[in-house]
Amino acid sequence: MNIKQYLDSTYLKTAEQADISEAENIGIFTEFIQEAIDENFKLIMIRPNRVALAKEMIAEAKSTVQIGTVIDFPEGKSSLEEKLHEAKVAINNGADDLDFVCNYEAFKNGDIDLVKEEIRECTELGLLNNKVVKWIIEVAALNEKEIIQLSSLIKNVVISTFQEDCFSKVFVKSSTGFYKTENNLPNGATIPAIKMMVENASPLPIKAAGGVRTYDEAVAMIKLGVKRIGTSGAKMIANGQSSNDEY
Ligand SMILES: O=C[C@H](O)COP(=O)(O)O
Repeated sequence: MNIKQYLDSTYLKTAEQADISEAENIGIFTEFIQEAIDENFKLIMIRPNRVALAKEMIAEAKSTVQIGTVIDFPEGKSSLEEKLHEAKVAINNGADDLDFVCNYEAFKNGDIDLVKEEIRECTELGLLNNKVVKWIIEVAALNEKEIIQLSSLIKNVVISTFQEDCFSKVFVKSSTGFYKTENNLPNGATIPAIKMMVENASPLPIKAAGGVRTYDEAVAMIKLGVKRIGTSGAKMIANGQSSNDEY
């Protein structure tokens, strides 16, 4: 099995976050796209405002690299209408996967109907357009009970709304990679969080994202049952694989 099949190679930093100019950030971004083409990654995960440029570069190189983008990133607090609008623009620009940030603050505040509605409506938009949909729950913002409850909620909305053949196209994803924790606690995918997600979201597939940096960490996630790994260290992880690794 090729570990590249699991990797969503990710570049989501804005110029401001990287503390560089917009021109410098575009330079890094184009190198990132070229790397994905050269490495033949399955998919890149990028900001919505970069989808058109990535699409152009990938088409020019006659590459099969797919494009995923993030919606309502990184806080997930926008209205349903705003989420749907951003997703429609991304679809029109050629995105293949839509990684929505779930309104986890609303969930924590008990506004369950709002969360259920956004999951139903946004997932429907994605599936109708033949896209893969992922729901980022931001595990670092949740306690254990909340990780279990939100994973189950997403599963229940999906299985009660859509046909069984769609389940494999709707992921539950751990993290944005941008959540600020107190005391430098991990802000991304951890083994305990991923375990809880796998146990409670199945049959929906899980994407581990945030802080996955090494081949061994990636394999540990795969052994827990994740189907995708979102990482800004995809090349490093892919290069950590020896040719006869099996798992
Ligand atoms: O959505 C994916 C994450 O932003 C990737 O996080 P990372 O930069 O810590 O690998």
